[in-house]
Amino acid sequence: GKPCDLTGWWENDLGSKMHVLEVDSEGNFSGEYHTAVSSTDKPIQPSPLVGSQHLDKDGQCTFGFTVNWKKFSDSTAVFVGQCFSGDNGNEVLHTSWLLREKVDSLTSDWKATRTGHNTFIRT
Ligand SMILES: CN1C(=O)N(C)[C@H]2CS[C@@H](CCCCC(=O)O)[C@H]21
Repeated sequence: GKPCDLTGWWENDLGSKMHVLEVDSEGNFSGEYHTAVSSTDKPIQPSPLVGSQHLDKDGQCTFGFTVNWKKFSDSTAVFVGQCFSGDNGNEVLHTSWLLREKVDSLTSDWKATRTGHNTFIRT
């Protein structure tokens, strides 16, 4: 299939949206993550993301990116995943993520990292 280019708008199963700006010749990209849910009670704002993808020709590239929730939370999320192109040409991103919340003391360090997985499709 044609190479998987992450540029564009994606939505995941939580209803969060991700906008990837252009992917450069090294596979590096930046964008914004528009989260649908949050554990903070501050108003949610779009948050910057930076990442890198492989530029395989088969359209099934792996990638990773980091979201800094700097606008409303002290947390950071990292995602890793792979792009799959379905037979009908539709692309789906299968990802795993780690969300690290800032905690007040070392004694709370054990409970500061959440993990999960979800999929994104193009909006
Ligand atoms: C909405 N989300 C989403 O689309 N995820 C894949 C997971 C991993 S990042 C988290 C949102 C964190 C928001 C900032 C915070 O509450 O600390 C959750």
